[in-house]
Amino acid sequence: MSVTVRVPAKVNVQLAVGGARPDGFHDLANVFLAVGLYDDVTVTASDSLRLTCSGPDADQVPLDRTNLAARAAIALAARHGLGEPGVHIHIAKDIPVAGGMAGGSADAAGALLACDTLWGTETSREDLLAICAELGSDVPFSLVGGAALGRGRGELLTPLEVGGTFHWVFAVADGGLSTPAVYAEFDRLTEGVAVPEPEPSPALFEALRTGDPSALAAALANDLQPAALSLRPSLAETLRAGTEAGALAALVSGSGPTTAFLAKDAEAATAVAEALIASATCRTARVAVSPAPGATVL
Ligand SMILES: C[C@](O)(CO)[C@H](O)COP(=O)(O)OP(=O)(O)OC[C@H]1O[C@@H](n2ccc(N)nc2=O)[C@H](O)[C@@H]1O
Ligand SMILES: Nc1ncnc2c1ncn2[C@@H]1O[C@H](COP(=O)(O)OP(=O)(O)OP(=O)(O)O)[C@@H](O)[C@H]1O
Repeated sequence: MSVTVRVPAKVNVQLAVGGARPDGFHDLANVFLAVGLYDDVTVTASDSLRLTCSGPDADQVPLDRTNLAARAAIALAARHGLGEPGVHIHIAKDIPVAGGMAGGSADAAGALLACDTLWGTETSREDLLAICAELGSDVPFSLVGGAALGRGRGELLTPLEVGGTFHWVFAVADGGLSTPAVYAEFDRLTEGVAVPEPEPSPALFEALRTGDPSALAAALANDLQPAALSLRPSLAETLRAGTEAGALAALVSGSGPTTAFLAKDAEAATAVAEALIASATCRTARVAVSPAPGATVL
């Protein structure tokens, strides 16, 4: 028997970053929005723990125990005293790798829900979320999807209401950016500066609630953007190309290097994607809508 779980990518519509904490993490006001680009994670009973991956970026995905999906299966088995998990995990990967869209986190949430279903372990939602938080700051959101405010290091979630469909274009860059390196660059750029407490924006909540793309465009904010641009200055050209093509707003997605463009409707999104591809300032451009559901058993 096999179980397949579909998991979404995310874009951060607000990423307010505080100063570095003693544990090395940063306190955040992190407003996550799930977008309709998905990985499918399929688990099948096997003699031992085994991983495979398919898709255009498959060669960039580690297939050993460092893979977040493998770590999720190991963590769930440990929680139920099951020992080493005998499971084959296959990831059909469509989310850009190391792109700031939480692809690895999505696979972790997907593997967790898929193994829980395959093994009949009936883990409570609360316990699943606790395991997600141990695996990574973005993983709880991959499980819940929709839209949510993440406090703490991003793992403490409050769901948010979304009153419409938003049309996005994602420009996929060549090569990834390391999330710890981007946070370290944020620390370097803010050295000697008093970093304010991260606060969520009421205007942003209102834009999500009403589903108004112009209001959302005006409220988008990412404190990691200067750090991502500092490490990858060429992203400024991608942001400019999408803005000139008529996007309502352009920003770096999370820690980058994927850039996100909000369009007023589906037609405008297609035009922005075509212009980005023609500009040759990115590897490819993808259209997607939000919000999208969290991890779902197919
Ligand atoms: C940039 C975002 O994707 C925005 O949602 C996240 O903040 C990153 O989440 P993630 O990839 O799940 O990150 P984790 O695996 O928890 O942490 C990786 C590294 O990122 C840095 N990190 C992450 C989250 C956070 N609130 N502060 C940090 O400083 C730390 O150096 C940490 O060692
Ligand atoms: N299942 C996985 N899929 C992709 N990368 C993985 C996975 N497990 C571990 N990794 C490792 O994690 C690194 C970051 O990959 P990922 O796609 O999660 O980045 P990201 O989208 O930038 O994450 P985030 O937005 O959460 O910071 C990769 O370079 C890879 O070495």
